[in-house]
Amino acid sequence: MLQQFYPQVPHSYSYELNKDMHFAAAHFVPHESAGKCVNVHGHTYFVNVTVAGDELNEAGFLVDFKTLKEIVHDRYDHSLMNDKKEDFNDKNAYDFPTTEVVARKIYENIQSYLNGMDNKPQCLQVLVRETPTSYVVYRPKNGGK
Ligand SMILES: Nc1nc2c(c(=O)[nH]1)N=C([C@H](O)[C@H](O)COP(=O)(O)OP(=O)(O)OP(=O)(O)O)CN2
Ligand SMILES: [Zn+2]
Repeated sequence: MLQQFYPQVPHSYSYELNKDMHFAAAHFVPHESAGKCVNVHGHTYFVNVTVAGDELNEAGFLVDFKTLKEIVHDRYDHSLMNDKKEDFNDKNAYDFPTTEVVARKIYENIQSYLNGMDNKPQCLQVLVRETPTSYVVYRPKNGGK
């Protein structure tokens, strides 16, 4: 779906899965230094999530592709991201809905779900493309460990 090559993340896990998804959302960056992005505007966000592990679950999955989509799409699709107060606020730059922060929040929400799985997969990388010319890759330090 994403019309690009994905950056690879080095690891030694036996299994790696990648899930592409997209969602439509509006946002604004609540700081004067954000220029025109201080105004509400919308994007179709394209997301690629990389999950890896050594063990599969009872279904033979690292994690269900469908669940990964639900964690992201159900949360943000057709939303004003600034209203998603569980993820974003207007006080702290690390919680503004910039591409960087959106990528990190997606990582945090996915890893929180994965932590509840017996086979303990790890989210190693989240790529968020906000425009045809702009994307961010978030990788947790030390592979999230
Ligand atoms: N580091 C970041 N810079 C910018 C962000 C961001 O999240 N992180 N966001 C914006 C705006 O929200 C905007 O949506 C994207 O800006 P930009 O890529 O500049 O979009 P353009 O279509 O104007 O870019 P072109 O180069 O003309 O394609 C701004 N910066
Ligand atoms: Zn924007």
